[in-house]
Amino acid sequence: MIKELTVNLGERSYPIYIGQGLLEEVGAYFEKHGISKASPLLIVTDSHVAERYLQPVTDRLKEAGFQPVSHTVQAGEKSKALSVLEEVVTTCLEAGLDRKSTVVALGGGVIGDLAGFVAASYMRGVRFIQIPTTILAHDSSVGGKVAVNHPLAKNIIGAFHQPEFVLYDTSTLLSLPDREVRAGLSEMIKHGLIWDAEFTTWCEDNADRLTGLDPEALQYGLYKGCGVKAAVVSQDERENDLRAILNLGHTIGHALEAVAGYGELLHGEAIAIGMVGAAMLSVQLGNPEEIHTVTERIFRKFGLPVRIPAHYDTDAIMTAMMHDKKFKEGQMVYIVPTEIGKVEINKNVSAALVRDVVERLKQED
Ligand SMILES: NC(=O)c1ccc[n+]([C@@H]2O[C@H](COP(=O)([O-])OP(=O)(O)OC[C@H]3O[C@@H](n4cnc5c(N)ncnc54)[C@H](O)[C@@H]3O)[C@@H](O)[C@H]2O)c1
Ligand SMILES: O=C(O)C(=O)C[C@@H](O)[C@H](O)[C@H](O)COP(=O)(O)O
Ligand SMILES: [Zn+2]
Repeated sequence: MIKELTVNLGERSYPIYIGQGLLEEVGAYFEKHGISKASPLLIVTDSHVAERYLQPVTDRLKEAGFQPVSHTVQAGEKSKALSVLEEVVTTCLEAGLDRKSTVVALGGGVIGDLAGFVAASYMRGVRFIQIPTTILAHDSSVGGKVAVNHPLAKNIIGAFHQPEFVLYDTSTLLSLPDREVRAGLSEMIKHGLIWDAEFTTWCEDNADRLTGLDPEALQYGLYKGCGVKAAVVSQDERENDLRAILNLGHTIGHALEAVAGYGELLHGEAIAIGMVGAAMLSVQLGNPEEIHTVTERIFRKFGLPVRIPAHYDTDAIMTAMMHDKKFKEGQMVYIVPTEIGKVEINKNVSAALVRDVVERLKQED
């Protein structure tokens, strides 16, 4: 069964289609959304995804009369870089993409963010389609944040550029390595922790089904997670306020990714540690101890890391954190859980308190 959600953004509203086997019908979805057959379209993908899914997607699109060309980057976070963006743009030019062309992201969040930024910047913006193939990408394919990394800061060169639609074929998830499955589920749990206590409990109770890729559990979890993301983005597309809650765990998490060297800790792993840190911070601010114990228990149940490797340098983490895009006009901003399923945007957290949490995350077990 196909589930459908809408991201409500006025004239830029778009659907998210979730179901098994949707890639078989990829040509029909492109036709339905009026994608040009007269201009070439570019599929951006990575080396792992290309092995399994590039040829079938290309074949289906050609059969339907489209003109697909492709660019395959090396799998992994290091491909979210300006140098790689330039290479993809070279392919756009060599293949003759014009302003009626579409850029298609076929892959996980790295590909979605990279291809999306190509779409946002090539000829000052062309159409974009998200075809997510990881669990984590239920988050990254929705909402229009696209970016590449700088060695000093995550996602610091980017734009907001919404896709035409999101085509989520859940059968692709069956080939994901176990570590990627667990890292992807970290963002699903985040969607529960920020918005929906009942969904958080459901995730915890269904940890084995989710990590075991049970199709029914997966489709439900992805639908709920995408639903939270769509609801938040629909209310605050450009993160003027509410959207910042989607950043739970990311202030510490992004700093860890940059300090470790992109790719050592997966994004979902880094933010799992960050969410445990946010829960510790919450308790320090006077909220119930249960917020920390429950949060940590859930991430442990999913086999995700909950501590910062001891050799990571605290000063370097604190410096990297200062590049967080939520920090403005000299004011630090942290997303702090106030109960399970609710968070606040807190502008009164001192650097000393955060440093203390980072130290505790490095020591306690
Ligand atoms: N834009 C956003 O709103 C947003 C939200 C969350 C995360 N992100 C970004 O997403 C990135 C992480 O995304 P990710 O975890 O999907 O990483 P990823 O894109 O690197 O994919 C993870 C790994 O799985 C492989 N893979 C992908 N699909 C596969 C499949 N179906 N079968 C087998 N292997 C497959 C990839 O080749 C890669 O090795 C980070 O850069 C993060 O910053 C962005
Ligand atoms: O969509 C958002 O907004 C998010 O914060 C979702 C995050 O999971 C995601 O990692 C996002 O890329 C982080 O955004 P950033 O603005 O902190 O780079
Ligand atoms: Zn994230």
